[in-house]
Amino acid sequence: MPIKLGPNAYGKNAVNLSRIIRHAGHHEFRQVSVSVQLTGDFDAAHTLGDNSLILPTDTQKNTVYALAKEHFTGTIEAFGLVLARHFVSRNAQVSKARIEILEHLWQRMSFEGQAHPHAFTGGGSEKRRAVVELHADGTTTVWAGIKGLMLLKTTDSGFAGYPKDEYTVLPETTDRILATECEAEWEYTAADLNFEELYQQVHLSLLRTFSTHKSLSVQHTLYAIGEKILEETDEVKEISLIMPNKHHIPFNLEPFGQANTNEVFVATDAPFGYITGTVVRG
Ligand SMILES: O=c1[nH]c(=O)c2[nH]c(=O)[nH]c2[nH]1
Repeated sequence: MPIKLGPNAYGKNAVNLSRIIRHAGHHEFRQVSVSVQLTGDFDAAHTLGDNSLILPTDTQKNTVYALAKEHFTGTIEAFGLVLARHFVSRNAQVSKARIEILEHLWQRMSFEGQAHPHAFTGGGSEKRRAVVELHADGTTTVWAGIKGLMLLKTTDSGFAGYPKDEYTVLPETTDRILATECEAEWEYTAADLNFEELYQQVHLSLLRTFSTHKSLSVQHTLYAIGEKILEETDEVKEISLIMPNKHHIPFNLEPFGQANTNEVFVATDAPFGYITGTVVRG
């Protein structure tokens, strides 16, 4: 049976780039990690060692820095589109460019209500993500997302009514801590949208639903979050959410003669529930 090359792609991952945008009285600071992945006519490189159609990943990396000077002044979605268009338009052998950008979020310091012009805090777990895919025929898809968003609420969460067998010890509860490290990714309906405004709208909607929802399970809240975002934002085609259940288990204080009235918990890292879902239209 003949053997041939199957699906393949290549590119430079984790191109770490930071950029100051200098204004007269203040600076903006942005930090991203960019990954480039090209798909195309690379058969000869694999089967013959012919690199004549292989744009080096080192060149791809340099391109990210070079184009950042002029083009990384707005959203990561817009920068991703510029990079994807660059690689597809300059390289006839490339049938698809996929650009993924993860942004580390720095917040401007503020003292006595005064925003500091050039000092920031950051290093938190929350990141903003954008993915752009551009095909040689011009078909473009843009996804946006959030990673590492730590969410917790101390009530309005329960888990009951589940099947029980001989291995079930979990007590039903109508009042527990709900905590997660949320990851979300949504697809936009077009590539020429106001990505900043839409991101802020989706982010706010996610937090609002998480906080106000009377949760009967993580699954119930996951769906409510996705449903609300699709209801409110026509430009979102579908949304996928990952919501691991970061358990806070009531600690038994009875040996110490105390009743634990849902106040003292042990926060466990592992194992953890892993709940995922996509909410779609139609
Ligand atoms: O919200 C929850 N969903 C589950 O599927 C589950 N399973 C479990 O043990 N606790 C929980 N909580």
